Amino acid sequence: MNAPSSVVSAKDLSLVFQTSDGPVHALSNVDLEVGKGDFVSFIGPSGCGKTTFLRVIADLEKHTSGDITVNAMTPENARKDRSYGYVFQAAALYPWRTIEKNIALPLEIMGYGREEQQRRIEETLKLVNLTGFGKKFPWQLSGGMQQRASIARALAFDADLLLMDEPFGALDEIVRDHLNEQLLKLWAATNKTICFVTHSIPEAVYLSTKIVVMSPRPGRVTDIIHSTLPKERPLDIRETPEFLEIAHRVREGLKAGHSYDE
Ligand SMILES: Nc1ncnc2c1ncn2[C@@H]1O[C@H](COP(=O)(O)OP(=O)(O)OP(=O)(O)O)[C@@H](O)[C@H]1O
Repeated sequence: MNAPSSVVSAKDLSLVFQTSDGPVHALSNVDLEVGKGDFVSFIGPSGCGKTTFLRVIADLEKHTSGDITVNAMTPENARKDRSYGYVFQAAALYPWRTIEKNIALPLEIMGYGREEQQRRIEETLKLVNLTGFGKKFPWQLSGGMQQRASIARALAFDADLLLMDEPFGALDEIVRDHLNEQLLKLWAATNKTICFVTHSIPEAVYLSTKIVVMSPRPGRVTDIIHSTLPKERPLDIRETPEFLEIAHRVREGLKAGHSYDE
């Protein structure tokens, strides 16, 4: 049975890609509960199935066996119900549309009226600190601002669940720190559930209430760490013994996954 507050519930979930080189076990027997309001990070080396798991939640990929529900529905019904917003690795904004037109796109497709579109555009621009930038084109904004605009687009139809696939991977560390801080504030202010893929141990520990450590071939979950850090997290929390202890456990989990392959 799913916990009543379960947003994503995966039970014995596996996904095998059939390729010309034989089967690829992208996900193997994954059991995971993502509760309402959780911030869950997925961390692990390249190829361990992080993106694939997000894509299964988003109904962009079909699992081979096991079960998964999203908001207590099949992923297909959850997608039709607009249960989630998706933020990709690159900002993926349309260069010929202004920022507000980019944010409006999913709203246009969903048939929102002009006034409601404008209200949501202004609200989400404010949430990501981009008020006043709606009329700019993506190329007029820095990389960090573009990524914030793509977060605004994912927030625009106000889904409870946000799927974020390494959204800050291409940005320099200072910008990334700043966006991590802003994302935590946004998460606290909106009460969203967030599934977040990253390669960075400090980023995972700083952001998450739950850290899912994965390892490849076959892609599987090797550890799930419940963070003991408070919800309010200034950046210098990263120097505290509690933070370093969690980071250490993540690192150990990643190392254990690696040795399995040898
Ligand atoms: N459409 C596909 N067809 C065949 N194999 C695939 C497909 N998509 C992913 N894979 C394989 O499935 C495995 C998991 O891939 P996935 O992209 O989920 O990993 P990841 O952990 O997100 O990696 P990265 O950190 O590099 O983004 C990899 O071995 C990958 O090559």
